[in-house]
Amino acid sequence: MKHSVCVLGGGSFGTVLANIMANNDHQVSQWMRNEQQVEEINLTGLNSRYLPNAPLHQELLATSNLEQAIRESDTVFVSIPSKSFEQVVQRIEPLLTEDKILISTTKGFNPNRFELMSDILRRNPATQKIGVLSGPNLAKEIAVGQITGSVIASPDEEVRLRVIELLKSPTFRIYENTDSTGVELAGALKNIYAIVCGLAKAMKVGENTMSMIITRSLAEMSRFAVHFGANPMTFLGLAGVGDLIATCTSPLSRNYRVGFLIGSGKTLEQAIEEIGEVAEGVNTLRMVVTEAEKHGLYMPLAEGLSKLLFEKAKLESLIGSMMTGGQKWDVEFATKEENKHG
Ligand SMILES: NC(=O)C1=CN([C@@H]2O[C@H](COP(=O)(O)OP(=O)(O)OC[C@H]3O[C@@H](n4cnc5c(N)ncnc54)[C@H](OP(=O)(O)O)[C@@H]3O)[C@@H](O)[C@H]2O)C=CC1
Ligand SMILES: O=C(CO)COP(=O)(O)O
Repeated sequence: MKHSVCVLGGGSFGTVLANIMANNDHQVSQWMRNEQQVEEINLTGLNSRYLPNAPLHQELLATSNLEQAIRESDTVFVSIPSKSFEQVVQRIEPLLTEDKILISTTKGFNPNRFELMSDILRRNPATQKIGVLSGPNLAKEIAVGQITGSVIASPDEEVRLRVIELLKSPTFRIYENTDSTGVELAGALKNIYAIVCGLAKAMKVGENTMSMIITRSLAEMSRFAVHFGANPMTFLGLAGVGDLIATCTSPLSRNYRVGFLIGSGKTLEQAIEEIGEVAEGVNTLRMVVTEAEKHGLYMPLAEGLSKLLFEKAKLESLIGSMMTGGQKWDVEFATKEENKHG
């Protein structure tokens, strides 16, 4: 069945998703606020700022008319950075109807209060058909046809099946999960650890060290997520360990690059400016460390990174917090109660 879909956001991820769905013969409009970019995509089939090496399907329609794009669609993907997500969703709320499906692809927290993007979507009074898409999905790799897997998470089967129908392709495979909280938290939290790994890479650490950091990152983010209702097993899937590996090891990850630039002597502000695209991990770090303190959750890597980025602590204190911390069990977040506080 041919669907009409709207993707909100003109960045790299929104563009690759819109392009896959147009290639799958669905009617796709991509909303963006920049008129010049709309014109460029419609005239040349290129989004030169965000995805310069990917020719786009000729039926993909870029638009700055938000109202028309929403009214004409049965499925809406929101690919807007977390900082502006709530504001854009408030604009579309009056246009939503109970049959529309809403999907967040954004990996971050609302900077105004501790909540996820799906919480923002759920506040609309019209539709509760909501899902989150997450996984090791570096947009620039997807754009050139690298084999990629992703996860659609929603308790609602109709939502999961719709997203699979829209996005599946010979190079893009979508898996299902009902643990929406776990999948969404995994996607947001891994950005913190991608920054840590970028820093570590700049310090030229060995592979033992890198594996230890990535694995302890997985333990730390799972511990946090389990506290907020996630299934720890979700973290063994693509949205958890999968995305952690991709973003903690790839220079295509903006969060990893933030860490690498800081480790190479740049300030946080210089690193963000040089990248010129969203690096969600910085806001996520602020929100998560505050929440971890409030709930007494042990997160030495996140706390150490927060001190380094926001309080100008030395790098050694980040390493020190991992090496001398109180946690002594390997996978305590997923094992028996008696192992938790040994
Ligand atoms: N890129 C990737 O590999 C992946 C990204 N994601 C997630 O997807 C989300 C979007 O990322 P990505 O596409 O990469 O981001 P980019 O930085 O590439 O682009 C952000 C887009 O959002 C637009 N935007 C920002 N604020 C507003 C606003 N107030 N109103 C309208 N448009 C706005 C920008 O418009 P303008 O150009 O006019 O500023 C730009 O088109 C992020 O949360 C990211 O974590 C998830 C998986 C992979
Ligand atoms: O989430 C991503 C890949 O899965 C993209 O990571 P960055 O936002 O760090 O580029």
